[in-house]
Amino acid sequence: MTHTLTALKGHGTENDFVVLPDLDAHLSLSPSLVRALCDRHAGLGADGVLRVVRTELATEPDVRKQAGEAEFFMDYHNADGSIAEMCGNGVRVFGWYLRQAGLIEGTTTIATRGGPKTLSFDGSNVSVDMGMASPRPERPTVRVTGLAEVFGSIAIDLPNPHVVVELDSVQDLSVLDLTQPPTVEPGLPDGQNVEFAVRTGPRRIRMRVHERGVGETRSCGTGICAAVVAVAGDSAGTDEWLVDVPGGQCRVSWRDTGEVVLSGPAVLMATVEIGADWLAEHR
Ligand SMILES: N[C@@H](CCC[C@H](N)C(=O)O)C(=O)O
Repeated sequence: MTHTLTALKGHGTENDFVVLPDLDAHLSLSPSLVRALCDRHAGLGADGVLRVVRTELATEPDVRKQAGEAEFFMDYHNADGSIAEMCGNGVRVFGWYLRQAGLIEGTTTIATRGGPKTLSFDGSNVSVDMGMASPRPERPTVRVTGLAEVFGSIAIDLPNPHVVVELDSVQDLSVLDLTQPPTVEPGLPDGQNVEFAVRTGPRRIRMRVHERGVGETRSCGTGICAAVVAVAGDSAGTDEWLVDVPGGQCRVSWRDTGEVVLSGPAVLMATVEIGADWLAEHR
């Protein structure tokens, strides 16, 4: 017999997620169930799914070995059913869920496929230490519908793959058509996230993003960090940068040791009970 499933809906600067508490790892989360949940017409609608599971019960050995420092694993899935190493907004919403559910108190470390990430809370503003950004040596060219130019880019892993293009004007940023993925050459076999950023102040940028496995989203936490690292370049100190995205604003700063810290709001707006028949149909 199939049971109902409790899910929550949340977002971080409108990068939205279905949160599935599955602490004891009973749920088999197939790519087709992820796609059905994320469907904006026939499902709950989201950019991705965050399954909440005890780290010691994770099937991936690289995740399970984080159990000593992180009680919970963020099992992140893109809307197309693929998985990714990390999700900067997702981990902030995930932490906010753990806090609201009374599963944690104060600063906490979460296991991810990209390694353990430590979160701290200031009300519903959640900060995450994203670790070191790793620039890749290649400088791919990027073409995007709406702009005639072929752009150079900077490739950065956080640790999921990003390619950042710095544009000259907010006007250019507004005319981009991201309903199709930008063309990246050379691209990675499994694709990459592509950010377009414009400097709008001394330590401020505006950004749009096309996410691997999703499409254009209204924010991307790892992408925000990659864009700041690319635009700041050698001028990166420890001062805070502001990043405006279609879904709101996040802040990026650095620890003295070089790790990037992402901060911004996290919101949970609903808890829903997913029906047994619908689940049986989409498993
Ligand atoms: N929205 C996320 C990034 C999610 C993963 C990405 N689509 C990928 O496949 O790498 C964020 O907030 O970082």
